[in-house]
Amino acid sequence: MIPESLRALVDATSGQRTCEWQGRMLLILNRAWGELVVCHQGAQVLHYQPASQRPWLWVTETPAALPGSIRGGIPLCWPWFADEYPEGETELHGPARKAEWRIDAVEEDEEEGVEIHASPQSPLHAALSPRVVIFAGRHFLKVELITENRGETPVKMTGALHTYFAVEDAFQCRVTGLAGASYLDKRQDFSRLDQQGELGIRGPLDRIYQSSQVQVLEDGQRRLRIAKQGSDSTVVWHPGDAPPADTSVENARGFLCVETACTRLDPVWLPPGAQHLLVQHISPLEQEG
Ligand SMILES: O=P(O)(O)OC[C@H]1O[C@H](O)[C@H](O)[C@@H](O)[C@@H]1O
Repeated sequence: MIPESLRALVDATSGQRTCEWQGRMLLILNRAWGELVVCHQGAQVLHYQPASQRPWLWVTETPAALPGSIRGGIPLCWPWFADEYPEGETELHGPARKAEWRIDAVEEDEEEGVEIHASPQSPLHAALSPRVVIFAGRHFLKVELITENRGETPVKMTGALHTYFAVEDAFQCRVTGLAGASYLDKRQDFSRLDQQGELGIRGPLDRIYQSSQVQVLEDGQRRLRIAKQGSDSTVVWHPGDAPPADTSVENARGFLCVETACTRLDPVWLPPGAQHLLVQHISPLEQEG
C-alpha cells in the first residue's frame, strides 16, 4: 500500500503532473488505464495501480529524509548490488537510488499507457552510463535498466530492480518458480542451499536464488507474474519483525521484495561499447475483477 499523503496527491491528479512529496519531485499519472508515480530521486517507480485493482507496489508510511532514499516501489541498485562494492566505495546498493534523475521523455497513449525515459542528472560512474525506461499499461508494468560501458576496458557490474510488492501479509505469501533452485542464504553466512519445493514465506529471509525463471508471487488475494531478462539472480527479502528504522513492524508486513538482479552469483563483465539490459516485467496471472 502507499502512504495517505501520496494517495491524496494521486487522487488530486487528473492526467499528468509533476509535484513535490517528501522533498522529492514526482511525476504522477492518473489515467483511465491506471495510476503511476515515478520519483525523480533514483528514477524510482513508487506506485503503480491498474484501473480497478489494488496497488501492486508498497511504499513505507514513514520515508527517510533526504539524502536518504525512499523504501518502496522499485529502487534501482546500480552499479552494484548490496555489498559488492568496487574498491573505495561503501554505499550499500550503489549511488543510483539516491541520485537525482532527469525525465527525458514521456510518451503517452492516454487510453492505453505510458513510456517514460530517464537518465541521471550527473555521471554516476567513470565508465558506465545507465538509463531507465518504464512502461505501464492496463495490465503490466515493465522497467528496463540499460547500462552502457563508455570506457575503454571491461567493467564488472551487479545490480537489481529491488521491487517492494504490496501484499496482504508477507508471512502468508508464496513465491513459485524457484523449486529446486540453488540459493545463497545471507542469514546463514551465504551458505549455499537448494530450495525444497516451492517457497512459502513464514518469517524473515534474505536469499539470492540462482534463477532466470519466471516467478509468481501469490498473497492469497492475487497472483503476479514476474518475468525478467538479463538476470540470473532472484533475491527474496523480508526483514521479519526487525525492519529498518524507516518502517514499522506492522507496516512491513505489507511488503515482500522479489528482486530481479545480477549479484555475486552472476556478475556482468561489460566490454567497452557494450550494453547490458536488466528487465523486470510484472503482470497479473489472471485479471482481477
Ligand atoms: O535497506 P536497504 O539498503 O534498501 O537494503 C534492503 C535489503 O536489500 C536486499 O534485499 C538485500 O539482500 C538485503 O540484505 C538488504 O537488507
